[in-house]
Amino acid sequence: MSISFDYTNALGFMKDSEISHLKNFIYQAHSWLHEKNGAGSDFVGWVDWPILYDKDEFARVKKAAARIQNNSDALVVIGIGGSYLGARAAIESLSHSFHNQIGQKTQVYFAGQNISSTYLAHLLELLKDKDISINVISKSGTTTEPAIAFRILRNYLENKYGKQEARQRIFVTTDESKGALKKLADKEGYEAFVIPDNIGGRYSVLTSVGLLPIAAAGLDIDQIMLGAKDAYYKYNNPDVQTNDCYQYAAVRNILYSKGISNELLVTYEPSLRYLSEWWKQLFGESEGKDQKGLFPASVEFTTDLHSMGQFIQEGKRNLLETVLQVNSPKIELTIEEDPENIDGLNFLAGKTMDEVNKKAFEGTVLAHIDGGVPNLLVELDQINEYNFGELVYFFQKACGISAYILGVNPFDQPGVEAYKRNMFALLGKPGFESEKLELEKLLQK
Ligand SMILES: O=P(O)(O)OC[C@H]1O[C@](O)(CO)[C@@H](O)[C@@H]1O
Repeated sequence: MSISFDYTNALGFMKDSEISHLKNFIYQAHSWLHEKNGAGSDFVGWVDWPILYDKDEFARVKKAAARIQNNSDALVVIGIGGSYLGARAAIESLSHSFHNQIGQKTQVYFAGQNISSTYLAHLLELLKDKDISINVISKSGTTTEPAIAFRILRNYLENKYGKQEARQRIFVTTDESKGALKKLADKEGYEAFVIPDNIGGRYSVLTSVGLLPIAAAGLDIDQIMLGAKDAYYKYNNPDVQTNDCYQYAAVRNILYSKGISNELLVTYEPSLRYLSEWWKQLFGESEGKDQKGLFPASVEFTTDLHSMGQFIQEGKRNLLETVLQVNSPKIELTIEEDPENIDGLNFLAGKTMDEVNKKAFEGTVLAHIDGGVPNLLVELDQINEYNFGELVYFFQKACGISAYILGVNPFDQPGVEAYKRNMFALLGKPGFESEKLELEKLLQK
């Protein structure tokens, strides 16, 4: 077993038979994804990607990663949303917990995921004495946050190494033929990698978007693609009764239809924090539209049991939890006997910390079900590259099916434009003059 799904702990809140009612619709949703004829069908390239991915580009990614590892102490990955969360999820969950301080040949830092001058200035300070490379990632090539960071970091690199050497240290991942970034890459001769037209940002971690930073961090991208390929076959069966991935999509929709409005992704390993961030964008951008959708949030236990635990146990009853549980930790630690036993913990002596973590999980699930929170379980035997590939594919496909069940287009994100229009208008971008006046009036009220 690598990944499995279990909804037994939701059965107090729904009937098993409700899943069979969705059977025919899920056949339809499956066919929309595979035949590429449902809503948003121009963006389902990720479905066959683990089989059809461009092997030449994949080889180029590995070569570029090796070059980065050989000449750089650090790689700065510039991107936002789907252009960085997948890589960060992989690197954080698969590497040493303190990978930038220990055990990784090339450190990896992220920029362009915010507009904080303090963050970027601190990053530049950290990079001062290091040899660095940059991977700037933007499908559109025009997203403001990464574009600002790239302007500053590119300038920094050119000052440090001169234009010629900087060219060897800048890697661009963008559209194959269009956009500002592609134009710049062509003009300057930067090595460029492709985000396929038919794969949207949040579904792109298995393309060069994720693979170059992941490989530069020293992780095994062959294993990731193998896990994804096996997942392609494992979750290729249209029958919801035997397809775990489709069951997850079905169950979360059934619970949503009963008034649950928030899904918490629960982890017990801090290394999975960015996997949760990636998952939130995947489901949030795919489903949150037409005034519908489960709000995807995440909690890290047991840490957050001491902050959010009270609310989850007894607050407003509109929550569901999906626990992403890893059965074997990367490293075991045994709790020792203390002759003085002042803390009274000798009853734990001889047990591993993971045994305690697992009992915390079991106890929490029971308490939360008692408190009215249905619990779903996605279980991994361990967190490694192969399972990461499978997990990404599991969630991507579940998300596509789930959004179709919900009745929304899983592959667009029209709502993201609203803040951008206002920001551009307020900043005085040419073409936004009338909006600027209107918004300034509103701000003065
Ligand atoms: O890769 P790009 O075009 O810079 O976009 C980055 C992110 O911005 C969005 O377009 C909107 O938030 C996301 O869908 C995407 O992942």
